[in-house]
Amino acid sequence: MTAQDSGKRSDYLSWDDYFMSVALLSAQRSKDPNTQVGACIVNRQKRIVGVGYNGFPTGCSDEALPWHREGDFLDTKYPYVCHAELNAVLNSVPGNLAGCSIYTALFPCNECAKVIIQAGIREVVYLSDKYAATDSFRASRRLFDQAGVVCRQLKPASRIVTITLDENG
Ligand SMILES: O=c1[nH]c(=O)n([C@H]2C[C@H](O)[C@@H](COP(=O)(O)O)O2)cc1CO
Ligand SMILES: [Zn+2]
Repeated sequence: MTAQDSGKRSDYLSWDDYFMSVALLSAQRSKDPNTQVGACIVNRQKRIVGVGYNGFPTGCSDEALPWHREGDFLDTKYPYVCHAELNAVLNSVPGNLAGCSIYTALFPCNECAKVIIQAGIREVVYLSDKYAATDSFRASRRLFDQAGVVCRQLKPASRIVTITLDENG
């Protein structure tokens, strides 16, 4: 029987697009007004073992800390926010992340690169590389290169994935 004869849907999501969509859906939880990042960790069996998004640490109110980008360092989000990749690792089901892939909306910064490498994650799949010119991201590339972590930018087969929360399906 050919794939066509089987009657199977043809417009289903590829694995890559599916995992990136999970990362982006998770990013929708972020309170950051400028950059919402989501990350999804997938093991060798293609099972999702962790997701996360950028946000303040557990117990720190989203209203009590600043979301600003500019001003005195302590009045910006930067010293307080946990990055999506870090949260995905920390939120992952207890076990071994060795050999996993991480799908992330934004190429990881150097601090997340360290966490990814130390967790044993071997592949980074990213969408945006908007900060590629900064030193932090140059450092990430250097770390990933030396540690042998493969990085690839996703070229999605589906640019738009629609989810409608409608009780009538
Ligand atoms: O690897 C990352 N993962 C991640 O979650 N983030 C978060 C931290 C901030 O909340 C936001 C970046 O903010 P901005 O683009 O305004 O500088 O994205 C940022 C990076 C890269 O800096
Ligand atoms: Zn980071």
